[in-house]
Amino acid sequence: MPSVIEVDHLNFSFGSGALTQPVLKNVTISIEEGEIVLITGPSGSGKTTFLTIIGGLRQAFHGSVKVLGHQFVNSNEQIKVKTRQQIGYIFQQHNLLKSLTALQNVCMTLEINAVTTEQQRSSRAAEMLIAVGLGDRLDYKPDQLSGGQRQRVSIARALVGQPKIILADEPTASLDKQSGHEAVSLLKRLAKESHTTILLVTHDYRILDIADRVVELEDGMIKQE
Ligand SMILES: Nc1ncnc2c1ncn2[C@@H]1O[C@H](COP(=O)(O)OP(=O)(O)OP(=O)(O)O)[C@@H](O)[C@H]1O
Repeated sequence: MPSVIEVDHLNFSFGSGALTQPVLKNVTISIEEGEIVLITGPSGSGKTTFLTIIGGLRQAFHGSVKVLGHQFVNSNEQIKVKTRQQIGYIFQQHNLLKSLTALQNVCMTLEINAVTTEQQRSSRAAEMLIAVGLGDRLDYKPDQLSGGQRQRVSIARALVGQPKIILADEPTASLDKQSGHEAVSLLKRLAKESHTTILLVTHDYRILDIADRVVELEDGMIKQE
């Protein structure tokens, strides 16, 4: 299997001069296509920072970070923008727009282009919501959905553009044990069907069983087994 994420001796610090705070230290990891990798570790160990660098949302200067074959370290913004279009994001807070229905929230992430009509985008979004079990909630707004249902809308939104990678930051943090497990199991099933790679940051030890691999960060370093 080819690697979709290849990180080599990544070092990252916040601040500069006397206030420099090293956050990631010599992180080296390779993640294959279709793999589901969970990142755990104590608060402040650098998990979210790592995820944002992989997502091209934060510039890193030392080491090598290749995502879908593109080098991110010292790269220009254009390369990252192109790569970001092939990444789906799921956050702790679902980040759905309150004034839009579930269908509109999923639909709006599909690129408006000359190839698809609005009708096609809408039916693709509806198919995705049916796949996450919300076929009967298409016209509900976020406030009319439960926490677990909202997180399922955000899973549908992340997957609808058929991304190669999903990055998820604490996706079960606001959910109870059962809804949390259901949401990530669903994410896993859909990702496996489409060979999508998942990198998921979590504190939630109850979902570790969905992983192909669990990586522990401690003080900015990958803890060796
Ligand atoms: N924008 C920022 N500016 C300066 N320091 C930051 C910034 N973001 C995070 N940090 C610091 O970097 C370190 C790592 O933060 P990060 O959010 O990556 O940790 P984390 O492992 O995701 O923690 P948590 O599990 O609590 O979310 C922390 O010490 C934090 O204070």
